[in-house]
Amino acid sequence: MITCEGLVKIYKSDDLEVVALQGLNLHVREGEMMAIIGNSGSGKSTLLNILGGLDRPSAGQVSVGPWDLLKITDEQLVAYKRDTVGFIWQSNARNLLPYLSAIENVEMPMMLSSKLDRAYAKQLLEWVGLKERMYNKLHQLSGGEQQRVAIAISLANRPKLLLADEPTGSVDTRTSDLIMDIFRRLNREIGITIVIVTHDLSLAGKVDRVVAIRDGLTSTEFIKRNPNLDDQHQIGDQSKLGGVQSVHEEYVVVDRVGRLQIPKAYLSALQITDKASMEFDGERIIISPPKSLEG
Ligand SMILES: Nc1ncnc2c1ncn2[C@@H]1O[C@H](COP(=O)(O)OP(=O)(O)OP(=O)(O)O)[C@@H](O)[C@H]1O
Repeated sequence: MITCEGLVKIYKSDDLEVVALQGLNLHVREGEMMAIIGNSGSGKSTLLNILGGLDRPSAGQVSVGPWDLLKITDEQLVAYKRDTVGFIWQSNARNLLPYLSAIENVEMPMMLSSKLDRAYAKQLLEWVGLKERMYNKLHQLSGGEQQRVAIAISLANRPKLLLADEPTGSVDTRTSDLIMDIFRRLNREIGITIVIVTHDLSLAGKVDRVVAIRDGLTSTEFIKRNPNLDDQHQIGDQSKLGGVQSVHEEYVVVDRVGRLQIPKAYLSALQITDKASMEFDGERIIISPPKSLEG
């Protein structure tokens, strides 16, 4: 469904250039529900905005289904955003019209694309657990309920891909669990591909695969050991990273030409700076501080 190969995004302003994505590789299968994690400034939102057609890539390859997002025309981009992709932000104010009811909010994007389907709008609000509140005005709903309306809106045009940028960032843990359960159910029932960007590692147990981005590159992948095993019970109260590692197997990402990122902590523990020795013992590749050339 999603293919990024060597994806580069450079932001230019006056005399400053920021390379937000430095040749990122990512593949997401159709029907997958996965998360992208990374520290602030690592490039997560940049990637999501490119995938959502809100921002243009600078170089490399990036495609979603049949769409090549590097070559897509402005006109095609409008159709892509309307028909293929649904977007959810941390702050739902971006998606919602406060003076309309929940159901009117869901019907609005349908009307804008001349595909009003009231029965489907109702079904969407039922799916997100708001059957009883669909005729309430937005300002009568709590923040968590509004976020669930935002999920229903994002699905109004039956997108194949749902992109969520910190969707649980401004709600409490209970609501966050509820939202992740809704995503899981939608993923299983309607087969929609879901990509969630977060810096909250505790969400990771709820998805099949987690890809970590560091400095604009995919660095590590965590793949669930047993996809049928449900999720937060395992994570419990453990430290957050411990939680991810107990449910997921960790892999370092190796790109097509064999490059990989070594975690900074490993490098500094061994005081490796600009060079390292690498040996292959037949089974393992061993990276160690450079051997002294003297003596
Ligand atoms: N419009 C822009 N103009 C210039 N630089 C930008 C722009 N948007 C992002 N950047 C820079 O690109 C880099 C990646 O930013 P991005 O927002 O993608 O990171 P992030 O991982 O989503 O961070 P956060 O978790 O804080 O949202 C940062 O150095 C950021 O300052």
